[in-house]
Amino acid sequence: MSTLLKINQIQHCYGNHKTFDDLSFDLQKGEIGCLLGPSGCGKTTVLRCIAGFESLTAGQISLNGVAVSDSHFSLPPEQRRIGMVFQDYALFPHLTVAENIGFGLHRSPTQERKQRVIDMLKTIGLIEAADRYPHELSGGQQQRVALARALAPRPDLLLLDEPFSNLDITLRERLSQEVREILKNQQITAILVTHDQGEAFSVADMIGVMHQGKIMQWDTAYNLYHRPANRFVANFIGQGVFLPGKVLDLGMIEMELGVLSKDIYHHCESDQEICPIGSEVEILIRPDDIVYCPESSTQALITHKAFRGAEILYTLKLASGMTVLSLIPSHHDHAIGEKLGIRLEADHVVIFSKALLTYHSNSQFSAWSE
Ligand SMILES: Nc1ncnc2c1ncn2[C@@H]1O[C@H](COP(=O)(O)OP(=O)(O)OP(=O)(O)O)[C@@H](O)[C@H]1O
Repeated sequence: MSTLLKINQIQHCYGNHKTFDDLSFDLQKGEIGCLLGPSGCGKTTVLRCIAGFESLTAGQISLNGVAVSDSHFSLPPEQRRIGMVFQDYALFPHLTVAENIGFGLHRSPTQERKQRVIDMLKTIGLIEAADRYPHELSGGQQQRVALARALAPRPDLLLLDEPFSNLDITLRERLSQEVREILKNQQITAILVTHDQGEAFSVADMIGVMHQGKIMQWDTAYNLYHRPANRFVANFIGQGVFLPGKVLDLGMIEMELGVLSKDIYHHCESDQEICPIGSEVEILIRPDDIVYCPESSTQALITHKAFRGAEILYTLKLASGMTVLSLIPSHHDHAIGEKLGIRLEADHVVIFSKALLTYHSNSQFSAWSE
């Protein structure tokens, strides 16, 4: 694979305010990247810098090995071979679906343009809607047309700015999978910007979790969830709690749910210090790390339950008063106020030294919030 996009230590300012600084990542040809983060962290501005709508105050952006932006120079957007899809579809209301898709192909010979429009209509499954106008389409159909219009001129890079956020949840999930399939089939390199991690997980190969203008971790969805590089990522991605533990011996940590041995825990990557024997740590426990076990000596009180179809997410109070979450098959349907036998069943967990703790101990978190 070769590098298509190189973002090297870029900085951007709105007036005196730094939107982001020292931000770097690479995207390989055919790869789908995602910038994921809470509102206002700078995702859209990064995308606008890549598209050429905003200038850099430091660093460099290269496409196919050629610099397109630095602090002195910015190649005009129309010369970058970049396609864009926006949240609000931005279709031309007075043009038909076919005319919208063919809009960026005005320099191609007529026959070639017609064929490309037909191919794109087939790709998005809307061949029968060629002569309809945008207002005659559903939101999902309009967004498919917007995607086809952006892809028709065969851009080197596609930028997708919150493309599914105007759609309802079911359609959002379906369309995000469809879009991934289309991009992968056509080997399109793309960057998605979103604050919805479900969307990021279902579309992207690599995800950069952003916070206050910094990328906190650029990694696969699996690693973000199972090997968060710091507490922000641990809090932002997925659900879970931090439980207190104590280092008993080298490679052995004691906590309320049992003793963890070295082969199932690792230090958070940014948490460099080695925890000495006797020191206190925080252990990240995900809902899937705690399983139902009626015969267990650990009995926890159900304080809340959320039905999720195949599973129920139980909120459980331990004897110490600490709270944990547990995702249990929904045929184990128990009432709030009952006690549930549970056991820790984790392949690995992440530990954080307590000295560096910045979040409340045992604070329950959900990354779906903004
Ligand atoms: N034109 C502008 N002038 C001044 N400040 C701006 C401008 N556009 C954005 N900002 C500020 O820059 C910061 C980053 O904005 P940006 O839109 O990139 O964030 P975002 O992560 O995409 O947010 P959202 O998810 O809400 O779209 C925010 O603090 C925002 O208020």
